[in-house]
Parts: sequence; C-alpha cells; structure tokens
Amino acid sequence: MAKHVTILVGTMTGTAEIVAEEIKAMLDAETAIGSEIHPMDSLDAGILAAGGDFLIVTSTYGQGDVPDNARGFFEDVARTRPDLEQVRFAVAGLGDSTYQDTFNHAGEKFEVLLTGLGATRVAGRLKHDASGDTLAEDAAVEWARDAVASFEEARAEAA
Ligand SMILES: Cc1cc2nc3c(=O)[nH]c(=O)nc-3n(C[C@H](O)[C@H](O)[C@H](O)COP(=O)(O)O)c2cc1C
Repeated sequence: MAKHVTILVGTMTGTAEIVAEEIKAMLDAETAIGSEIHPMDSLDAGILAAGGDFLIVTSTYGQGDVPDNARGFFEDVARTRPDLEQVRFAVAGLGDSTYQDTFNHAGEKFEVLLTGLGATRVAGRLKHDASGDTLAEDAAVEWARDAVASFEEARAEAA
C-alpha cells in the first residue's frame, strides 16, 4: 500500500500551519511517506470519507472551540456522519494552559467526533502548551515521528 499522510490544518493565527509545514518537511527528509497539507477552510466530510491516514493539527479558540477555519468542516462531518472505518488518525492540538477550563479542547473534539464515526486513533494526542517552554513545531515534529510509526504498525496489522 502506498504510504501517504494527509495533514489537515485548523488555525486562527497560523501556528498550526507552520507546524504542518514542519511535519511535512520532516516526513520528506526522513521517511518515504508522501504527504499533503490541507487547510480546513474549504473541506467537507468527503476528504475523510475516502479513507486513509490523517494528521489533524488544530488550535483551540473561544470557549474551547475549533478555530473559525475548521468550523464548517467539523460541522459537515458531524452532520453527515460518514462511515470512517477506513480512517486512521492522530491529533496534534495547540493550546494554552492559561485557558484552564478549555485547554486543548478542540483537539479532543476532533478525536471524539472521528472515533465516534469508526475511525481508529493510532497515537495519543499532542497537547502543546503555548505557555510552556517548547515551540509548537519542535514538539509536534517529535510527536509526529512516533505517530507516523503508529500508522505503519496499524497498516501492517490490517494487511
Ligand atoms: C482569543 C484566544 C482564545 C484562545 N482560547 C483558547 C482555549 O480556549 N483553549 C486553549 O487551549 N487555547 C486557547 N488559545 C490559545 C491558542 O490555541 C494557541 O495560542 C495556539 O498555539 C494558536 O494556534 P494558531 O495560531 O494555529 O491558531 C486561545 C488564544 C487566543 C488568542
């Protein structure tokens, strides 16, 4: 099976986009895994319904909400409820622990939505803290190395 990862980006001020680009650069440099980045702005549920391996990179805003550019996509998946049995995914969440009650909630919302539709979560969620001492892109690249290895294992088990 071809090795390919689709990276979906939910962002308000661009950090998640930088994170996605750094993950892609790492995959290009260190692995044979092809990847493409899609900002969530114009996506609908069809991209997930087709199946495959996905990294979801999303920040959290408002009262623990998904970013504005992710809202239409999130709502379309929730409304149309596609069968995601053929989807494997992992979520890199960006947040800030000063928002104690809603820290990284958008990433959790994506996990709950996708697993509820039958998708397989292959790795634990990254919960980056903008008030911590690591850059989001550094933490996410390290996390992504393990996450893509988990895709490999899940593929091998399914074969
Ligand atoms: C107005 C505003 C609201 C935010 N609300 C939350 C929140 O509820 N929970 C959280 O964990 N982080 C929250 N954050 C922090 C962002 O998610 C964090 O800074 C993230 O790295 C931004 O990524 P982005 O540039 O990709 O949007 C908020 C930030 C701003 C500016």
